[in-house]
Amino acid sequence: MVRFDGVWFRYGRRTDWTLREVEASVEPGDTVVVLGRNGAGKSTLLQLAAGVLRPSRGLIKERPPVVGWVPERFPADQPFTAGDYLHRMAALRGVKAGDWIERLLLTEHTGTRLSDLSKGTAQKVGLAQALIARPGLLILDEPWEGLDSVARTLIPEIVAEVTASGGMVLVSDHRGEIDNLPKAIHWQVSDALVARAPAAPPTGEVIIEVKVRRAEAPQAVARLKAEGHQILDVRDVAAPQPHQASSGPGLTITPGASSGREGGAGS
Ligand SMILES: Nc1ncnc2c1ncn2[C@@H]1O[C@H](COP(=O)(O)OP(=O)(O)OP(=O)(O)O)[C@@H](O)[C@H]1O
Repeated sequence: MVRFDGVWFRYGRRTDWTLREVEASVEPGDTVVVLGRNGAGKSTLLQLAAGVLRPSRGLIKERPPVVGWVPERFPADQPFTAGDYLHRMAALRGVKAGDWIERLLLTEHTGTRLSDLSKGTAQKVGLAQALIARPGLLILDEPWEGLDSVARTLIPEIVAEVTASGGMVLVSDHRGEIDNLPKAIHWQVSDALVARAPAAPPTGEVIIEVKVRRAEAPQAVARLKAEGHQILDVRDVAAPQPHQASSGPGLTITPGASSGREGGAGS
């Protein structure tokens, strides 16, 4: 388990508290989804759990020995290739990186310098380094940002594997994708306080990603809206991703319906 025992945190001695009186715990096998508007303090809470930040007051207790932390942005300004970096990280932990390099489809990028990787590939390197030694606590800060659709489907799988073996997962999520996981607990960060939020009721809704030609995107969006669907995202697809069926450059539209998250996570 990981326990926040009367945790307070602020970034400077004279600044307002970012988090106050946090009393919360994560049990083995739990997935905790951290919700809150932009700037509410989600990343701060995750970094405290990871041990990257130390509480100004209070303690984080019973943190397991192996913690995997995937920051919102992988720090790619390091003088290694992706392969070098992952093999070194694995060696430090006395394990091999090969399985995760393959599973996250990083094999073709191992010779690329970290600073030359695309944002999504750098995120996958960040994910791989957090997983090479099986973490007792896995911390994912907005893990879907920048990931291609193949890698995005892996996240719920990975979360389920960690929790199935008694590990714990803390994840901040504003796209509602973690709803695919059963039994996720929700924490709401608001006004510097952390409260357990009621589980969102099942909505009976799904998210479908549709790829269209760029020029046809406005019409497609309008048609979907007219049919009563909600547009969650429109993304430029500059080049087809490997392992993805593709008919060339276009836009990916994610039409869905409200997932009942109004007032929920920001960012
Ligand atoms: N290193 C820092 N120094 C000073 N203030 C910071 C620092 N990092 C974050 N903050 C501030 O602390 C508050 C909480 O930030 P945090 O990144 O935890 O929020 P968040 O909920 O994760 O936001 P987002 O959804 O935008 O990522 C914000 O007001 C932010 O500006």
